[in-house]
Parts: sequence; structure tokens; C-alpha cells
Amino acid sequence: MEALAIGSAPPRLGIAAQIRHSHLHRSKTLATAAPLRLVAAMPMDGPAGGRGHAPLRCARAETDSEDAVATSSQSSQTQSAGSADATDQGNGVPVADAAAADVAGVDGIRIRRRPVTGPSVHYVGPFQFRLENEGNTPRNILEKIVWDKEAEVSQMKERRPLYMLKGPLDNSPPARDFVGSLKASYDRTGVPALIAEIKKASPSRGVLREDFEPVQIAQAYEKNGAACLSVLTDAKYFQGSFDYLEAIRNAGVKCPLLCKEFIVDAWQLYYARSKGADAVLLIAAVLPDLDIKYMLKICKILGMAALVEVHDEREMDRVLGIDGIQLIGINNRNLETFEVDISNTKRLLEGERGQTIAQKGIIVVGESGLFTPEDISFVQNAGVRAVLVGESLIKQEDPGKAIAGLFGKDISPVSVA
Ligand SMILES: O=C(O)c1ccccc1NCC(=O)[C@H](O)[C@H](O)COP(=O)(O)O
Repeated sequence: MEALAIGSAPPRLGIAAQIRHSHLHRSKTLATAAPLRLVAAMPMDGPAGGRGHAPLRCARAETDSEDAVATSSQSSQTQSAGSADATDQGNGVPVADAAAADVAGVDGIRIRRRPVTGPSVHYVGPFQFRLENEGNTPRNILEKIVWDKEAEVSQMKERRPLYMLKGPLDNSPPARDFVGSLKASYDRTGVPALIAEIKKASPSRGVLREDFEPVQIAQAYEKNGAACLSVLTDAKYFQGSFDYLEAIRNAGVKCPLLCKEFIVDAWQLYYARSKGADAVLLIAAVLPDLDIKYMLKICKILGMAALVEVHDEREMDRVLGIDGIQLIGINNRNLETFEVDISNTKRLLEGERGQTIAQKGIIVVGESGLFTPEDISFVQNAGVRAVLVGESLIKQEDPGKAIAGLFGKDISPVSVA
């Protein structure tokens, strides 16, 4: 099998060779794909300019002697990728054949985790060329985010290898009880517990709030009855930051914090915890079942909760087949098309699925597109016990006070106690 992993210095080939080179990287499934298209050629700014793309890497099962859990993404694929072509990168993370790591098709997943024909950017002497084809053009926003995230995480891992994260974690305060906080809030108020989201912008809505003060907003949400907070940490698409997570935790906010990230690699779980996260988001549209299982184990070791997000029946059925899930989020937003429909929550909780969820004692979180008390009642009647709300609160002049408007009543601890 041909390895797609490339070094930090891309090969310098003639343009004809470049095109042949790209063809070599085409997966079998793309053998009949449209021909390559040269879409841009521009000079690089200096000898190192334009070489910033990350090597395509994925962590193969790295076993921790202490907890014996592989910190691997695509664990199922990479484990079967064969170890002969895996080489250690000096940071304790072996490199596996990236082609073998694509998850599209596994467990019905449509998202491709990385460009299957290799990167679109190539270098010829002082020029940078972009060669686009079906295999290296993202098919939707979620795929684009995930491709960028893979590259970003690969660079972050080089700067902070796992061993650097793990030491300090042993002496840090334990994670807060995310699930317990949701249950307590529901019991206290009789309405779905609020996970209030702190996000400055989103791909579908653009900038949501210009004067964005994450710590102040977090304090206002807590004061007005949020059970937990969700903090966007992705910088490129949401203008979020891990610094926000850390700052909110250090400011003395007591609500448990969800790290709202696109998790593609178990390393991110350790990183999120090191920045103060009490819970993480695992998106079923991106992660195969085996990855979800691995990541749940790691979350347990780290004391974090996992909100496992689904959007359709197939994803819900997959997730219901996994043991140990305490929280399922039903996203009313289709992350491939941006379409939002809150009746999605009702549909996924009807019949046998709803019964299984009740039997297993899973808390369902209704996510996205909730704007009014009627929306809240609608998803509560469908069976949700918690809601994740971003836009409808963050866009208000006073996001804290907007909570009472959303629920049709004051749910702050003082008023309800
Ligand atoms: O919101 C987006 O545009 C988006 C695009 C791609 C991936 C994820 C995206 N959003 C994440 C969410 O689903 C929401 O932040 C969250 O559920 C809150 O939704 P809302 O109350 O509608 O802001």
C-alpha cells in the first residue's frame, strides 16, 4: 500500500511529474474520477514560504502503560494498517499509513477524514501550484473543518506531545460533574437543563457577537441559571479559543465546561482536560464506533463526560449500540448543509429508540435552532432533558437575561430555590 504520509519538505518535481505524482495518490475508489484541474499557480514568499501544510499523520495505537488505552484516532483502521510502514516520529506517536486511516464508509460515515488524493498544494521551484480534484476537494463544510483539524492537531501534537500533557494532569483539580449538574438542574427547574454556548461566530451564521467577552458572558450565563457551559475552541471557523476555556475556568465559574471542538484524535481529549474541560463533544458523523469507544474510555480515565452527537437515525442506532454512553446530543442542524429543523429531535426519539434511551437512563440533549419557550417545550415533550443553545442567547444585548426569555421563566438558582 502506498503511504500518503509526507515530510515537511514537499518533493520538488516538474509539473508533469507533479500531475503523475498526484495520480499515484489517487485511491482505488477514485480511479474514474474527473481529471486533475490546475487552478492556481503563485510564487512562494521566500524559500520556506507556502510550505506550511502539515504532514499527514495519524496516531497509531499508542499504549499507555498506566491506563492501557490506545490514544489513537481511527483505531480500527490504523490497527489493521500493519506496523511495517509505521515509524516513530520522536514524540511517541507512530505514523501510520494515512490512506488506510480514511474513515469514509466505515459505520456508514460519509465524511472523509483527509484528502484521499493527497494535498492540493504542490511546489515547483519558487512556485506553489494548487491541483484540485475530487479527492482533495472537501465535499461540505464538515469535511473541510475536519481536514483542517487533522492538520492543526498534527502540528499541535508536535509542539506538546502527550507526555507533556499528562504529567500536569495528575496534579490538577478533578473534572466537575457535567452529567450530575444537568440532572440537578432538571430536577430543580422542571425544564431542560441549559448548556449555554459561548461562541463568537459560526460557519452558518458568521459573526454572532462583535463585543465578545467570554468570561463575562460565562458569568452571566451561570448567574441566570445555566447548568453547564459549552465553549467553542475552534479558531478558524468559530473564532473560538482554548484560552477562553482556560480563562473561564480560572475566573472561578463553577458550571462544568464542555469543550466544543471537532475531536479527531484522542490527544485532543488530554489537551481539552489540561485546559479545564469537564466534558467533550464526540461527533458520530466523524468518528467510527471503535474510536467513540476508545475515546469514551479515555474520557472516563480523565473524569470527563462525553456528549456524543448524532443527527440522523443511522447515527442514533450506532450510538445506542455502544455501552457506557450517558449523554446523547441530537443536533437539529445538518452539519453538511446547515439546514436546521427542530422536529429532527422528535423524529429520533420516537418509538423504540426513545424506549431504549429511557431504559438505558441516557440524557438526551437537544441541540441547535432553539429560540422560544415553545421550542423548549417542543423538545422537552419529545424527551430531551437538556438543551444546548448558542445563537438565540449570544446575539441578545444581555445574553444572561435572555435565558429567562428563552424558557418563559426565570430559572436562576436564586429565583427557583
Ligand atoms: O453552527 C454552524 O454553522 C456549524 C457548522 C459546522 C459544524 C458545526 C456547527 N455548529 C455547531 C452547533 O451545532 C451549534 O453551535 C450548537 O448546537 C448551538 O446551535 P445554535 O443554538 O443554533 O447556535
